[in-house]
Amino acid sequence: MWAKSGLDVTLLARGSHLDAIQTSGLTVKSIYGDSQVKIKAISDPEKMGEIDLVFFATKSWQLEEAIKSVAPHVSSTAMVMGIQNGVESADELAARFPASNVLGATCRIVSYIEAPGVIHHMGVPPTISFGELKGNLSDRVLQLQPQLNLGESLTVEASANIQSDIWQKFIFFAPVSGVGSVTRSPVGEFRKIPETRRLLQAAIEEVHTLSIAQKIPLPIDSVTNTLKFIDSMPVDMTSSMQRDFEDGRLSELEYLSGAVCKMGKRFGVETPANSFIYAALRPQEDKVRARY
Ligand SMILES: NC(=O)C1=CN([C@@H]2O[C@H](COP(=O)(O)OP(=O)(O)OC[C@H]3O[C@@H](n4cnc5c(N)ncnc54)[C@H](OP(=O)(O)O)[C@@H]3O)[C@@H](O)[C@H]2O)C=CC1
Ligand SMILES: CC(C)(CO)C(=O)C(=O)O
Repeated sequence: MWAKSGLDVTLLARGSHLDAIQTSGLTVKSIYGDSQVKIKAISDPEKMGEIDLVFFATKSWQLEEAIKSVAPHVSSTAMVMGIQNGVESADELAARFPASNVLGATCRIVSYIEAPGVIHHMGVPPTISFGELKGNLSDRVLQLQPQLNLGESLTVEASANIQSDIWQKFIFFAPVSGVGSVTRSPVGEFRKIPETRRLLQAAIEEVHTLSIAQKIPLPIDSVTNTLKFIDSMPVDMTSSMQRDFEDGRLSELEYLSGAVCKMGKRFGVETPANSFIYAALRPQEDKVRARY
């Protein structure tokens, strides 16, 4: 989308996806119409050239390797951001890039790689919020936002509190992904069974307590609002993590329920609901991980 709008974009890709993009361009099948764009795609980060912004869009468990391969070829002034679900990618980036170059980001979309070189955008108006991790609306963020914002096809918002935005997604996404993956049921089913709803609510409350322990400014009524939001979701909604479990792929468990448990230990917050979810899902996750 950014390449189509005229920005100078280089895709770092690999395997059959790279081959297809190099041969036929990138095809996007979208709720807003289909399109195809010729875009510079390479596999070797050394050939990236001068970069102003590095945008990491790998799965969370691929981020470390991607950072390692890209970081040596990025100038000391380039901005970097990652849109991984979870709350840890900015810290991972800040461990390898100058911390002041790292911006926080979160995204909303339902999309997947349908075939090499073909992205299917199935639903949800695509939105990226990004901003300074310290919370101010800096000049660089205000300058970048209009360049990245494409309106309906990709709304990009500058956020004055990106940590809060990232956690507002996390407080809904980690519990919904966990409960959906354990129950193998879409949200419309598990939210209406009182026992399962109690597990969901407990998992949400734990994330809320963790946000307080880490001084992340979430609204006081976040638990109620999150449940209301979950109640408004389409009955057949499933999370990407749940679909990964159902299809036998490696999931982002460690970065969702797993991260809640890990932060719970670190900040002295009890997380029995998320720990149950994590423990129940680990056997399959470990089996799949052994294949990678
Ligand atoms: N898809 C969605 O609807 C949403 C996704 N997210 C989050 O966005 C992140 C990305 O998700 P998604 O787009 O679905 O993931 P995908 O697996 O569909 O895409 C990631 C791509 O990155 C490639 N990749 C990974 N590591 C490297 C590397 N070192 N060099 C080159 N290419 C690499 C992968 O290649 P390969 O296949 O070879 O590994 C793959 O093509 C996740 O954290 C997800 O939770 C958030 C909101 C919605
Ligand atoms: C919640 C949703 C569907 C939309 O952003 C998502 O992030 C995912 O399933 O990975």
